Amino acid sequence: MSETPVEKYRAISPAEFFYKYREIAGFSNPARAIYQTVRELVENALDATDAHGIMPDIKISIRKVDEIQEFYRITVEDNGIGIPPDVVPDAFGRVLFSSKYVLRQTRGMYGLGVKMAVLYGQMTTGRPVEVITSKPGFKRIYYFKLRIDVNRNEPVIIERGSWRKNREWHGTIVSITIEGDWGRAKPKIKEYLFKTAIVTPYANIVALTPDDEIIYYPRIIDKIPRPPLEVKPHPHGVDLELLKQIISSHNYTSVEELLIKGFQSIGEATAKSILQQAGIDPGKPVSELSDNELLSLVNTLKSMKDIRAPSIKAISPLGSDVIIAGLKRVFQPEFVYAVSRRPQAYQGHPFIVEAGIAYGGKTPMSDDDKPIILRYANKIPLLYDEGSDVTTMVVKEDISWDHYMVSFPAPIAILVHVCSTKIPFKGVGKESIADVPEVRKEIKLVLMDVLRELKKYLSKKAKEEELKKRAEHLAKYIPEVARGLSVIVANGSKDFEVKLVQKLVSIISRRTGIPVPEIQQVLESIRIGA
Ligand SMILES: Nc1ncnc2c1ncn2[C@@H]1O[C@H](COP(=O)(O)OP(=O)(O)OP(=O)(O)O)[C@@H](O)[C@H]1O
Repeated sequence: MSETPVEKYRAISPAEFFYKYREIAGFSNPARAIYQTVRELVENALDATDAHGIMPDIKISIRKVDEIQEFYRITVEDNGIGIPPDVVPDAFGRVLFSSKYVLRQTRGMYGLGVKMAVLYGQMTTGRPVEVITSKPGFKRIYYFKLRIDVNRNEPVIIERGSWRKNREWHGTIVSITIEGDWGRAKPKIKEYLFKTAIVTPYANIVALTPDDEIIYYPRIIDKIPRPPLEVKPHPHGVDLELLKQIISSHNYTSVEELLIKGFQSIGEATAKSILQQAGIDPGKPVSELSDNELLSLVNTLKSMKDIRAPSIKAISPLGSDVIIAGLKRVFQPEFVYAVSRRPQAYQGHPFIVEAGIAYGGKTPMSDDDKPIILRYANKIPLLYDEGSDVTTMVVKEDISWDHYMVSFPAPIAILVHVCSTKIPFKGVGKESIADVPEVRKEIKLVLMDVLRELKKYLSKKAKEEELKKRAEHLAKYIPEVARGLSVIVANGSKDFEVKLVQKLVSIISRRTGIPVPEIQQVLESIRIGA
């Protein structure tokens, strides 16, 4: 008789799950892992600074720390808000622990990133994560060395300590040692820093690489985007589970109070009308709501028509000044333009799409079928999976580039930034945005906005070039005509000839609209060429 397999049942912890399936979080090989580690640490550093109104000073160091093996120690220091010492172990040692599970735009979302790097370090080099941190106003600096107990999903503290501050430093320094492939990761890490610097021109970012190269993006503007504020859920984003969570985490007495205090955009009158529609008595204690009543409440909330759009306090767009400063810094383009669209909503989440365009100057040539696309979500550059990203779809399928006088290849780069309290990422590695109809439509509209301006510029430029050509054509005849006429009517007088040239220049300028200096320039070049 053949042997039949025996099913073995057991539960695993989130840490074990992500340790086993680390590829879904971007940790698929040593090259991706070193890129992903830098990214997770830099994004936490930026969240701890700009999202709190602090101008970021970010120092990154990637050093090879083993003669034989490809072990790299990655350290990122920020001048951010720091982490309370009692929170540090969970923040770095418990998978799915975060301060970002609230309705507020941040780069971090999942409570996973840094723990993936810690786990990867643990499994490849066996070295623990080291954290040094202090909050503004704290008198002490705290130090931790810890690892993750994978089975229990718990931090294990190996060493801890603290010392008195002798200067007002605040922020966090995190060091993680992992096995990496610097050679293969280098271009991606450089691209990541370059693209991060474009949207954070208000940050100082400096990186020391294993090749002893210093990559430095100094702060070029002093304007920082308005920090996002936490908001309550919007009625359109509610479901049964969320409603139960709101109820269990607060002490609302009546269902009317639950609606007014638990949600944004609901006042007394709206609450009454919702409850009337749902057939629930406004004074009913929350604890007495039946399952059917909860469901009816959810359905009424979700389908409400005349309700204010989700609050945009929670989102923090870059703004056109920041985008323009960033694009100018890297491309020094001959034309640059940026626009932020008005807020929209999907699934009860507010979102804003903004775009910038750079043309000419040092903008590199694009591919044969599309411009250079710089994709961003909540200020994070997206580097992988370009083909499946909604922005790429819009660029390829929804925009008639000919209409905007653009044919590829061209020295043109577009930047698209989607910001929201919830980005519809396609995976936890945060590399591409899903094709959500509301988002796709806004991306198309914002691109049309910036392309209209590019078209104006290009047609003005084409007109100027056309005029220049006409000027060249007409100006060619001026010296000859002036000389001939001078011979016929003024005995070849040089003085007459010079005056005639001036007269002809001004007539041509009046008739064609070409400025006098331009015609004179052409004459000059003819003279030099003669
Ligand atoms: N440099 C830092 N300064 C302040 N707090 C930090 C820093 N690094 C990490 N944290 C805290 O640790 C938490 C966990 O970080 P982690 O990278 O695991 O997840 P996340 O940033 O919340 O989400 P994601 O997985 O999407 O990156 C953060 O939510 C934050 O509260």
